[in-house]
Amino acid sequence: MSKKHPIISVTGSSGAGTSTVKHTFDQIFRREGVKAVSIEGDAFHRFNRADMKAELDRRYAAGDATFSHFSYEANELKELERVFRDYGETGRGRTRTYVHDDAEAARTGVAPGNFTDWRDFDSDSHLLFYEGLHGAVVNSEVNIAALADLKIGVVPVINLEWIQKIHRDRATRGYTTEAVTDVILRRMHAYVHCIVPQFSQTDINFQRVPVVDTSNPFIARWIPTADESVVVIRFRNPRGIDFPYLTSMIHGSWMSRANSIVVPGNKLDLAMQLILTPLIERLVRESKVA
Ligand SMILES: Nc1ncnc2c1ncn2[C@@H]1O[C@H](COP(=O)(O)OP(=O)(O)OP(=O)(O)O)[C@@H](O)[C@H]1O
Ligand SMILES: O=C(CO)[C@H](O)[C@H](O)COP(=O)(O)O
Repeated sequence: MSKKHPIISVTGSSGAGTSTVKHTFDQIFRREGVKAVSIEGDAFHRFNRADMKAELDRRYAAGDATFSHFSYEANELKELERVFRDYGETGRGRTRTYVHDDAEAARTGVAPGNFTDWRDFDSDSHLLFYEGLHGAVVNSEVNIAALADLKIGVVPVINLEWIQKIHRDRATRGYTTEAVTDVILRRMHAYVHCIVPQFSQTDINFQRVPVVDTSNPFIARWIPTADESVVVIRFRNPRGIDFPYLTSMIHGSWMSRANSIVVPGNKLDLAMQLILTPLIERLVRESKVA
């Protein structure tokens, strides 16, 4: 935690929607005049695509079928922790980009499946914004959760998460449904052991729930739309959250528990703006005082 150089961490599995949520944060940053440095979790993968495949094959041959991008050991989590700590102390740090597809390759000049070089952050930011798989990890080696000032979980119910991943990986990353299904299966062990525990560390979880039948996610023709879903928003510590204000401003919302509200899917952006803007504003105000 750093009052002077705050860190916002948005954590979700692959396909959960963390990149989509980043757009909402970017709108708030722009409107509030907040200068944020953004980093992606994929920058902290340990291997490029070819080396990851070799490592997977090697481990599989040795009888380990649990290794995947979700595993702690497939990522440079100590480096991520160091970047969080350095930023909190000095406002400085570095990142790189894992290039997924041709569009990113054209932008970065690096072939898909590889990393760009590391680059330093701009030195005059108000806060650091992380979006990726491991933004709230606590294990025997690292405590990334302790270094982030505001931790957000993006967690669609699992059928919907799979549909989102399958459609995104097919549409923009060139994979087949069968290839994505294999990846989902291979990652299940680490999903349970490395990804899910983080959602008990997060301050607020946004869980999109479809209200259409997704019982066979592998044949869904499209991703359920905002109108075909609701979002459960759960606050780890509801003290200080003005629920009557939120439920009166967000048409069609209601409280489902003392620390949770449910909003129509098409009100997610509005709900995020109403909930997050004061929290971001407070982080920046306190950092200026510090
Ligand atoms: N609220 C939403 N409503 C409708 N579609 C959504 C929503 N959130 C995400 N999606 C869709 O789900 C897919 C995955 O979302 P996104 O790319 O944001 O995931 P991600 O968590 O960033 O994945 P990765 O970490 O693998 O890059 C995209 O096609 C996106 O348009
Ligand atoms: O989204 C992911 C993790 O968040 C990707 O699956 C991971 O980055 C590997 O990417 P690729 O399959 O393009 O090599």
